[in-house]
Amino acid sequence: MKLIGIADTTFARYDMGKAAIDELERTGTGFRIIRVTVPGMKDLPVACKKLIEEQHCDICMALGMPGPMPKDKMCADEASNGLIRAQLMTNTHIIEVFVHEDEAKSDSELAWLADRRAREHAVNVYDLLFRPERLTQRAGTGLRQGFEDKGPVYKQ
Ligand SMILES: Cc1nc2c(=O)[nH]c(=O)nc-2n(C[C@H](O)[C@H](O)[C@H](O)CO)c1C
Repeated sequence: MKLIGIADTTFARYDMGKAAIDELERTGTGFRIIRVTVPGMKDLPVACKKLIEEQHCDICMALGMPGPMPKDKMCADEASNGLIRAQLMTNTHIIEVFVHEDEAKSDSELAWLADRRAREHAVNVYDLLFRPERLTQRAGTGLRQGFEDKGPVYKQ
């Protein structure tokens, strides 16, 4: 039985943790989920590190929503750096699922984007744990999570 950690925030304007859990449960079995919710994205690195070191999670998702202001963007960079450090310190994947509020043109598009990105990364997490060959089959195909895939390019 594998353990998947889900860390999300109250700052986010959409319940991405719920979407990720729903998608994981639709995708397969053989895992248990441990969810923690923190105030904001800068609290995600230690939340994930604790999920890995204290709760023995095999992989984590860190779901957050940076706001549109310059100080939010700076926080997003700091949170992202923290998540990378936590991965290196624990030798464990933490899949960062950030949806910047200003990626969307309206609240309804933001909800759609947050739901879809959380779900698509949930499948990535499942694949990393249980069927990594599925990722390799898709290498270099320009996949994106949320908005449309970019697709591959070919040399002449
Ligand atoms: C400025 C700011 N912006 C965001 C944001 O855009 N998204 C987010 O999730 N959290 C933000 N926070 C809160 C911090 O991440 C953190 O929760 C607090 O500094 C408490 O540690 C802060 C302080």
